[in-house]
Amino acid sequence: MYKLVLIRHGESTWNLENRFTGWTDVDLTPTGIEQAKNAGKLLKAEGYEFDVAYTSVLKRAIRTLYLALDEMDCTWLPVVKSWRLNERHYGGLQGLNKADMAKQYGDDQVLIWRRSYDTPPPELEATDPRSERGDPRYAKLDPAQVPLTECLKDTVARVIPFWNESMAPAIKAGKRIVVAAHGNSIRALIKYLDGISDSDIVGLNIPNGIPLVYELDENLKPIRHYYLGDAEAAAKAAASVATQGKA
Ligand SMILES: O=C(O)[C@@H](CO)OP(=O)(O)O
Repeated sequence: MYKLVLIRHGESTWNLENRFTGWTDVDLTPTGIEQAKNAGKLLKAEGYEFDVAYTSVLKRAIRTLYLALDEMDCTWLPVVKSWRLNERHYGGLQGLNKADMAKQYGDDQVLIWRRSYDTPPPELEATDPRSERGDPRYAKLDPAQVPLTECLKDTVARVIPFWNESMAPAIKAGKRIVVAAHGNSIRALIKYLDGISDSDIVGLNIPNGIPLVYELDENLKPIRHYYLGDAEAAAKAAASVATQGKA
């Protein structure tokens, strides 16, 4: 049996301000820093040890990983950073307030933008100053690979090749891995691992900074999964993520 630990980053400044974030590189809030440290404390208390860590190229996830590993006294761990673990790109919504958008377009429309499997938010213009196309961290990518918007299906299409090519082989080789990523890149991976339908994935929300453990069989099929620590608090935190897009 293998164990895979997934951690959504701690609260970010734009989580606090309730703004669509996507690929915008915002930092953690003081609460987010505490959540990240607590994730490390929980992992340490439960005796978790890792061989490799994975994260995105966005600082809220990178910093969450570092803070958690620091609590475990293992900041020396090899870290693989990939844009493929970035948050889902939120297109023209990046920077806008979720509740304001719900007031303007209605809760149903915002739910479609946030959680539908295959309807992306409006595209960002490539020339929009918010576009990441000129960002040096993506310089090695074909510009067309730097999204102007994404639905979850698009995120699945870039996360799963990375799972298959890097994470899954590492796990099968006996490496114990921890992943610090984002609400929707984690949803993409879970959808694939658990075989969640396009309609059921709408109801899945991931809370900030709570380690989510997946136990996997020898074929990497999930046996069971659970949040570390207070399960009720984790469920409450997930439910509150769901309400962020309401007017
Ligand atoms: O804004 C975002 O990038 C994500 C995660 O914070 O939000 P949502 O939960 O609305 O998909």
